[in-house]
Amino acid sequence: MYNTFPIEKLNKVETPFYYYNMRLLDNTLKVIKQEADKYDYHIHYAVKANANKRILERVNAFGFGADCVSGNEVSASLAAGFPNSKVVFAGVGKADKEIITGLENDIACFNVESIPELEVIDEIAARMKKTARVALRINPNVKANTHKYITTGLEENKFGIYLWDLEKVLDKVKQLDNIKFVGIHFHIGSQINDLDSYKMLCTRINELQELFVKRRNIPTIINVGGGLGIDYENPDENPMPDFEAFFKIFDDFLELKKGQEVHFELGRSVVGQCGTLMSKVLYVKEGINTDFAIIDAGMSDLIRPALYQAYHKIENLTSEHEENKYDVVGPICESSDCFGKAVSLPATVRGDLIAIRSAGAYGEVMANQYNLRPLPIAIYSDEME
Ligand SMILES: Cc1ncc(COP(=O)(O)O)c(C=O)c1O
Ligand SMILES: N[C@@H](CCCC[NH3+])C(=O)O
Repeated sequence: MYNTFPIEKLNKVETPFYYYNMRLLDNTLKVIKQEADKYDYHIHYAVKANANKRILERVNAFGFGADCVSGNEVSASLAAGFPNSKVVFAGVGKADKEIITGLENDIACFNVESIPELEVIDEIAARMKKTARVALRINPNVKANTHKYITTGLEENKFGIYLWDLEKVLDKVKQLDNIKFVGIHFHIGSQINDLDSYKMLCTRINELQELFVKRRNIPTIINVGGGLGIDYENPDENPMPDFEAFFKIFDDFLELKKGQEVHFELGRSVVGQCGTLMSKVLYVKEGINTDFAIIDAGMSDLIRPALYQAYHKIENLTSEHEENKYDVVGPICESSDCFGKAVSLPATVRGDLIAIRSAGAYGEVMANQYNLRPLPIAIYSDEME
């Protein structure tokens, strides 16, 4: 098992903190590389999932690229060693100074979502005497079976260029001297476990390719985004998703034109399972239906349960007593500051070490200082050996 925690050592660290299992991260990266290499697929890591320098450096060591959504993510990726030729900059609202950062560093590609954005990039590139390589993010109107806040590929979402606007956008690209059209980009949502959604995406892309053939303007890059889900219920039994099946879907269903490359932007599936939020029980308080285990981590440290009603497995690492049910809550002045209701835990007392699992993606990176709390720190397994 990957996640046998070094409890004695962890117990000495001031809580709350994120603990990263670097061996699991390495193994996950190894499997992704092995499976993607079968088809010469290009992997970019979605930095937004976890931008810790140690993690970025590890991902870069495997030769993957970086998918960034802000100027600061571009800078952090370059600082962690990613070559500029593997840095991509996406996002629906790029500010001028972020575009300048991308152009100054000659990044591989901007994923562009609208005509006004194309015009601004062209104007800035002209001023800087540069050419911006651009992939068009297309909203494929494919429904991903996931939480409504994390679908992105539907017409009602703010992301991407609508299919009916695509010809107009391609005409615009042709008129702009400082824009070079290199690819098309899609992303249908996050935490997707039903691979059929990806089959539908492949079909939609195959249909779209006809338009590019007709216009004799074939994009080199087909970026199919990320979104592969992880098993939040069973992190030990399923420490990584089935990457083999995932990549095979694209090999089976995506029809490529000569010279086309397939790119992926995986975030959660890379780092989700290697991170755990560690916290200690401050108080156990009797409730009407269930008791409350009040812990020293709050929604400021891990906002997913409060924001998306997301499930994270909760474990008491230091008690072996008989089980009882607890509402596991944080110290923050919000009723939504709750990590789980009626959670079965071994009888819990003040000082017990609580692990909130599968918190490596969209955990630490979404932490904030609400209630003027300090940001959680990060501890890496290889520093504890
Ligand atoms: C455009 C884009 N690419 C990649 C990702 C990474 O997604 P995930 O972490 O689900 O793999 C996201 C987040 O949903 C995204 O919006
Ligand atoms: N933050 C979301 C995922 C967003 C993905 C980015 N588009 C989560 O925690 O599940």
